[in-house]
Amino acid sequence: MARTLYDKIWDEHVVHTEEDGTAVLYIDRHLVHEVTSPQAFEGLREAGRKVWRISSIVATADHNTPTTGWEQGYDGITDPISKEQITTLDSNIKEFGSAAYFPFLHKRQGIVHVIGPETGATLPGMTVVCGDSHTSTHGAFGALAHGIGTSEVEHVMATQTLLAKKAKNLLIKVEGQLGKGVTAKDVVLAIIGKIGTAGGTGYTIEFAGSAIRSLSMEGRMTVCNMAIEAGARAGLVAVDEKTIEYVRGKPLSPKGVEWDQAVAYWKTLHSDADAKFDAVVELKAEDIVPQVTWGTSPEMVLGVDASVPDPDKEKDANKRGAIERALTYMGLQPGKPLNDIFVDKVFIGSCTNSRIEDMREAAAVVKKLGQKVAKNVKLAMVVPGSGVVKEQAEREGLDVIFKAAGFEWREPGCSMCLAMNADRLEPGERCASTSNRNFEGRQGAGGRTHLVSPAMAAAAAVHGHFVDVRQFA
Ligand SMILES: CC(C)[C@H](C(=O)O)[C@@H](O)C(=O)O
Ligand code: SF4
Repeated sequence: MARTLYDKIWDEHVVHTEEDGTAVLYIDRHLVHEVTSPQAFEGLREAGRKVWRISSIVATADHNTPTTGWEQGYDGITDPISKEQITTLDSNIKEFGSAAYFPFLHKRQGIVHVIGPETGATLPGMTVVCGDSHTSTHGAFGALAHGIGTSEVEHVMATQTLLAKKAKNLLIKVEGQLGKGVTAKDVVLAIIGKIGTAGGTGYTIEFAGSAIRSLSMEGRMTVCNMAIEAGARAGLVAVDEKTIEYVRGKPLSPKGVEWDQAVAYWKTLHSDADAKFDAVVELKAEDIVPQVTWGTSPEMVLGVDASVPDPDKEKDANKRGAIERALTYMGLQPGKPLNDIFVDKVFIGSCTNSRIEDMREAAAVVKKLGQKVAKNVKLAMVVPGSGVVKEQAEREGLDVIFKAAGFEWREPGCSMCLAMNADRLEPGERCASTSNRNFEGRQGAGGRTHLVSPAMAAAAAVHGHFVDVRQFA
């Protein structure tokens, strides 16, 4: 029978299925960070258990790590809770073991979803889990990847398996050619704008179509990263030559004969031509323009050429209430052109948009505009996703472009994506952010987040307000 990509990876990993559909799924890769692992390790310790397959574990500290003051070492971590989480991960990994560990200050340290692919820890066809909802990112490699809860982290550590029920198959096809200045971030925001944050609930999404195929691996990761914001736990893109080229030569990628065998298998990782999906959504690439969120949910998004919506024009009372609440929180008036919204801070980073291509895209806009960060922008910061991204960007001179324009060039980590470290918005501050969540308080209590692409964020930093990047793309 014809199968989808999701069906294929699922079938390959099912150990056992109960009558009610609950399955025992074998897990190939377990990514670990400092926030969701302490209780899991504690549970193992209390039960006198070991990690089942140490070689499946790749760990890093990312959420709590500071993005400045690295020269002070661990003393530079001012928040005691952050410091405790980071040192606890150090000691847990020392005690339980791992295939690779990139602790605070390590030159390959970074956001878990950036370092996984970058080290070859994420490979096509794998099942990948992490106690983190944006694990969906790794689906860009044709890997079945999703977030799990802390008790599941312990379960996977102890047994190398996960109890799961199979989701339905949703195909999201984006056909055509993306316009200049329109990026992967705009594609995924437009998808969420169309299907809503519950649109993918109960499904695994496969992103397909010529516009998705045309994206780099970085772009595909940006799209899959936000599958979770569309309600799906996992997003997938079929394996092609780009996938294989990206994986080639990475530290943990297979070598020699094993590489050849792996590639032969990876080439089968696509949905069969006549595979049946439970639902299909189609978008035209030509219709997608640079996106800006105006509210407090990623689905509250419009093209940069639009205006803040008017709740009075919404007939559905629930939706009207949601728009009103969002506008009050965001301090926005209906009808205001998105281009006229001024920002106080700009954040370029997060597991959505902190890879080398994102750095290049933002730097290219800054260079093209040839001006400094606008006076009304108090802070514009660029936080590379990992030490490897940082080093590459510096080799290309991107840091010089940013710094010359008045951006701060920081050390890697999650940073102002969720403000677990010192990087945050003050109440009422408005931010152009390349991250994935614009919930109330996400970047600091009372902070106002507008999700955009790296190019749009860079342009907003220089102009002081949102502008349509297509005019200088
Ligand atoms: C801290 C972690 C559990 C959380 C997640 O699961 O996504 C975080 O990464 C986030 O983005 O909100
Ligand atoms: S960068 Fe943001 S979304 Fe990604 S893992 Fe860190 S906190 Fe979560």
